[in-house]
Amino acid sequence: MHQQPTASHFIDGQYIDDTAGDAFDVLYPATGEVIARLHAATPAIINRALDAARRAQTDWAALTGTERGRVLRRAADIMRERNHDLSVLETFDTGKPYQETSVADATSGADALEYFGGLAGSLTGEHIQLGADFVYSRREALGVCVGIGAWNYPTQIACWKAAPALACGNAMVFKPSETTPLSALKVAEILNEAGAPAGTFNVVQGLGAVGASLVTDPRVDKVSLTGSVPTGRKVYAAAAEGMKHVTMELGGKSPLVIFDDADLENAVSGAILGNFYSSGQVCSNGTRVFVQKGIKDAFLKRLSERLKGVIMGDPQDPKTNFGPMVSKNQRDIVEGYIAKGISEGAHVSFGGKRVDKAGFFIEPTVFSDVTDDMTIAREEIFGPVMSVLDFDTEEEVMRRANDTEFGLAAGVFTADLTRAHRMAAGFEAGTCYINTYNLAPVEAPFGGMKMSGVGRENSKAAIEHYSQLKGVYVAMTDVEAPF
Ligand SMILES: NC(=O)c1ccc[n+]([C@@H]2O[C@H](COP(=O)([O-])OP(=O)(O)OC[C@H]3O[C@@H](n4cnc5c(N)ncnc54)[C@H](O)[C@@H]3O)[C@@H](O)[C@H]2O)c1
Ligand SMILES: O=CCc1c[nH]cn1
Repeated sequence: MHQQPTASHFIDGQYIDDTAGDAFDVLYPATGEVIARLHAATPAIINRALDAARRAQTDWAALTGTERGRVLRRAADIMRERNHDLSVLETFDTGKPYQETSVADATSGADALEYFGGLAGSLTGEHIQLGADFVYSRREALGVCVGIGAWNYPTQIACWKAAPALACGNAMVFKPSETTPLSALKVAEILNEAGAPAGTFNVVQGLGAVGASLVTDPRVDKVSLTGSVPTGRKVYAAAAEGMKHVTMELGGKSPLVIFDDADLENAVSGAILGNFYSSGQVCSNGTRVFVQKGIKDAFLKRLSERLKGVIMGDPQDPKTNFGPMVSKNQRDIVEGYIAKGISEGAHVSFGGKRVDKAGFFIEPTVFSDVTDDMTIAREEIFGPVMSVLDFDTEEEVMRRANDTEFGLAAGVFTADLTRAHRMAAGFEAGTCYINTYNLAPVEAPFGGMKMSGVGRENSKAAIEHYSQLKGVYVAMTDVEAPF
């Protein structure tokens, strides 16, 4: 049960602690037991991490892309070899069932390291001929990047940021969520073992204040945050003060639209994946499930039948498929939303209660008869609470789906592919799905529109966000000047 790491931080190729930093406990969400005690970074630790990153970055960027890529691909291999141990740790850190962590966390991190490791050697500028003269562009690193993580996918978030950053020749200082601080240290260990020079990837622990002091530091060139919209607003504003590059991967309240002609079983599966995977703690979840009136009763009936297949228990047991909320605080937030849904007149058609056992468990919950103005249909809950709303026409549902400040994801289930593409084009969301939901392969761009974010993670698009172009004009003739 004890998961105490060697020390709180990983800086310049080694574990480091400074017990002068405020102590904070890490709890196993399935039991509430303390599994580790860490210390938040003091200003001296933050300073050391940023200095190490600054120093390491120049030499790292001077390697060829192929050399950098080799390190990342080696790290991907190590990560895959250690998948079992990393998954056990991720389950202790987050409470997500091992059944999930063993296929979706370190494996997703390894995919990112492998993919961006493969791209690193292919990063190029352009040649633009201008008569005899020409311009060439150089794709250069940004410098020192800061990554700040949320608690739902700690390994994945660290790797989705580290892999493109390092591929482009940057160094990174990463601050995990204080709720799930353990896995990022393993990512640092693995990168170090794979040959990343000391200082290229550093981890410092702490709460929001540590993140805030990283964001404003003049040694930092880019900030990539995964977190909530309120935090994103603050971090984006602070980064803008220093004219730093940003990636903002923020929250959502995404629509999932199910037409009468959809394959019912697939639509129910999509709604389950889009609401109850990771006990609902996924940013892109399709929590506003719009069901066309003709299929609504059949959908709700089948959904309730399928939810009886939930196995809630010890998340380390491979049979368990539904874990607790990450923390008591998150469970209390979700319970508050369930109470609000009931008081505003929505009908609980499944679940709705806290589970009477140790840990922070809450039942998968389905509300039907939800209307657009209800709090549960407007605010991100980040828990296992699905709102089912009904609709008549495509035009109506398109308007209602987009009637939100968020724009992270959206999905549609229909047999009419023309309509499916029309819907995908009309959704105001950065990540859209047709006849599936919530897949996030590294090859595809991932990120949000509107308040859900700025920039994209994964895919070749991420390279744009971790590098900058320099144009070099080359004259081949004498210089003409007016005087
Ligand atoms: N779009 C995505 O890819 C994505 C992925 C996962 C989670 N999320 C979102 O993350 C949220 C849940 O995670 P959370 O509760 O950890 O989010 P949060 O916003 O509370 O915290 C995120 C991180 O920011 C840090 N932080 C807080 N205040 C800060 C400040 N002023 N300056 C710098 N750093 C600060 C926190 O310590 C934490 O590491 C949800 O809204 C979810 O949708 C988005
Ligand atoms: O939590 C957000 C990122 C994500 C989506 N699907 C898997 N991971």
